[in-house]
Amino acid sequence: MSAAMIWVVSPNSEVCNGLGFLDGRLKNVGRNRRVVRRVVANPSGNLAISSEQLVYDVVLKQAALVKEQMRSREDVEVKPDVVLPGTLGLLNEAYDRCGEVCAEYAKTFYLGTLLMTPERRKAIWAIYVWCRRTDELVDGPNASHITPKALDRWESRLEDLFNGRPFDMLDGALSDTVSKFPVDIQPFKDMIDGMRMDLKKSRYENFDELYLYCYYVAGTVGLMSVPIMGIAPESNVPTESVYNAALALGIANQLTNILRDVGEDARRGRVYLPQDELAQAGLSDEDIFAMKVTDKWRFFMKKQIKRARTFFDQAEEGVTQLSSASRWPVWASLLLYRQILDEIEANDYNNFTKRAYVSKQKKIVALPIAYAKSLVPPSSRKLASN
Ligand SMILES: CC(C)=CCC/C(C)=C/CC/C(C)=C/CC/C(C)=C/[C@@H]1[C@@H](COP(=O)(O)OP(=O)(O)O)[C@]1(C)CC/C=C(\C)CC/C=C(\C)CCC=C(C)C
Ligand SMILES: [Mn+2]
Repeated sequence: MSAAMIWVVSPNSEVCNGLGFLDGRLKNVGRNRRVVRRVVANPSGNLAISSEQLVYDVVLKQAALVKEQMRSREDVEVKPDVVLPGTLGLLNEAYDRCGEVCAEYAKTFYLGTLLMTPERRKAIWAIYVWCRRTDELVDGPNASHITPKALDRWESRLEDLFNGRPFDMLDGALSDTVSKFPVDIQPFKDMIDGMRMDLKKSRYENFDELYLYCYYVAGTVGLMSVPIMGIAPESNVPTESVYNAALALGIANQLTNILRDVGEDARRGRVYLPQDELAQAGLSDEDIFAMKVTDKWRFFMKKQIKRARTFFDQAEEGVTQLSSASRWPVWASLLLYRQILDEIEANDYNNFTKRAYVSKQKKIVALPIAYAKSLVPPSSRKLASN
């Protein structure tokens, strides 16, 4: 089913010239924001709101939920521990285990977390582990046994831990985190929806469909992270624009992941690239399974990389608005992840049989650059929102 995008423009809105390649970019600013509602028309003539608009509605809700708690002071309000005798050791053990898992599976993120304050670091580890376990359900060794029912059970476990009834030790760490930071359950539920989608779907007709998938599995991580990272008290941009930037960082990371893993995914019969854009470039699934780097492929990849970079650019604007202690790790992870795109270029776009990775040396070089960037305080410049 090929979907055509059209614009529905509210009376005081700006008209954008067609969709263009960079349609994923969110537009315009703060208080004088002019609303452009995007609508997708399917071949049967039914109109639906675009993924970008649906996701922006979530962003607005998340921003509204935490606005008050986070604006009042630089450090997010960390509630004191209320611990039953004997459980503190267990909780510390749970957080330590989360740190170990993060170090084992995601060296780059782990490096970023080491630059955080201890409270935030532990919270991010707990979130990381929950995300990793969620992804493992559909990508791990038992993935072939995972049914929608199993995901329903995982979701009720999530609800339990948000209600202070964790199922196991690792859930216990997250349960503690969500009791201390103003984290909402919605992005977590949405990530589970992303896994439901992954179970059902192995092709994406257009960027609108892919965008929704990227929100579910990665944009959600940005939304989960902002309440932990905190917004700088001197920031005077709308909270939703910071959330929007966090969402953009998640989308950028996931698009980068997809571009890095084309070969690996193809070997599992999966193509996370917009089918309509492949066709426009004169390519098909068969070309991907053939795993040959041709000029058509290079041309296609250049455009995909350009789009991913646009999301990184959008995220950059938001990092500066985060609380000072959180800017360094987020800059570090942004710079390091974005370099994977440079490595794909350096590999002459062979993402079929060569894995793009950032060397240890380049990682080390990125750290002081990230630090220098983190010293820049929030400016009063308005950020892009929808
Ligand atoms: C204002 C502003 C810019 C704020 C910053 C907000 C912020 C910290 C955003 C972080 C965004 C982020 C790290 C997104 C993760 C995207 C990602 C890698 C998703 C992966 C999905 C599935 O992909 P796939 O199956 O194709 O990949 P694999 O081959 O399996 O790797 C995920 C695997 C989903 C699960 C996500 C995670 C496990 C990562 C969670 C990461 C954190 C909680 C750490 C965030 C911390 C820092 C320091 C950036
Ligand atoms: Mn995965």
